[in-house]
Amino acid sequence: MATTDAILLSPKIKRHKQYTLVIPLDLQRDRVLLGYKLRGFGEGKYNGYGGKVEPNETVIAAAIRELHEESCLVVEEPAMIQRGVLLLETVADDVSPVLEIHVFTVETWEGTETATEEMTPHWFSLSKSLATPTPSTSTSGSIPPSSLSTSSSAAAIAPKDPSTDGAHDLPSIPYFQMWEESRVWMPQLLRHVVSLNEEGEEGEGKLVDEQEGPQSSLPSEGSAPTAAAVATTVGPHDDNGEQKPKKKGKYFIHHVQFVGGTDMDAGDGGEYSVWHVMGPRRLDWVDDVPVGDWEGRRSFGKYP
Ligand SMILES: Nc1[nH]c(=O)nc2c1ncn2[C@H]1C[C@H](O)[C@@H](COP(=O)(O)OP(=O)(O)OP(=O)(O)O)O1
Repeated sequence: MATTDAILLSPKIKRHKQYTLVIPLDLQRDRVLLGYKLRGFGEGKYNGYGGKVEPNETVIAAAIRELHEESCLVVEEPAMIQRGVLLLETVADDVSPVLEIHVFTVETWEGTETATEEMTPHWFSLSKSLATPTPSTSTSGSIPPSSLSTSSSAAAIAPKDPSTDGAHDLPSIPYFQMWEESRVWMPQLLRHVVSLNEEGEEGEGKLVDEQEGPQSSLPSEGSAPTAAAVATTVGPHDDNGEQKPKKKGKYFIHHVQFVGGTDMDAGDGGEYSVWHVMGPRRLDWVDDVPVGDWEGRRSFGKYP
């Protein structure tokens, strides 16, 4: 089992920024909501919803706020499921900023996903997005946002009939139009969530296929649950038919170095332009959400 000791940030890090990323999952209709970013950091990419954690704001409050600002969805804190953290750094220069992006999923919310100035909402098939993509299995060409589903139907509070909602027509997540490392962690996270739902309350999610060093435990690439299994996943129910709280399972830590050069003409002193060529990376699954400050810890020294 990995421990947080293995996930230590580089001592050269001088700046450190916290961000949030929220992925709404409509399990009953087998679909995932992403936004197409219209401006700023990540413009032209699909991603979950999120942004910077403001001073004196908790990560979870920031996640709820950003989700609402960018999609108009309203989520209460208990519905936020903390799933992992992306630790992103660059070797481009000595003032590498580290982004610490806290990833959440939500399965219930209020309101309707709505286009905002920052993001256009698009639904994708969950079951088609479980396999780790390769350029040949993915849509490597651009999917124009206009050709994707921007269903404005309300989300998954009430049970719905998956046979009537056209969810099976939705495309896979366009991983090659996302941040590069998303294609590594996101399918694994989606498989983990699906397996948790399949196993019910007692399940811990199938984390199989030891890979990437002795401390990693990854959901198997290519062992995606079937579409039928996904489409029927609902949370466990007690004897009265009430839905029980879902088991949250493990928590991932994906640590990635980006190796692109810094373009000082880009915004904010060039820092944004470096996040485009993925270098060494490591993904671990741990039992608990790591607490505390990542600042000043070492990173790739211990990596295989
Ligand atoms: N490599 C990466 N992989 C990933 O999955 N998400 C990333 C990423 N790099 C950035 N993000 C996410 C984190 C966050 O959700 C979003 C960037 O947030 P923004 O810059 O849009 O923040 P804000 O909405 O606070 O900014 P403003 O436009 O100043 O309001 O992109």
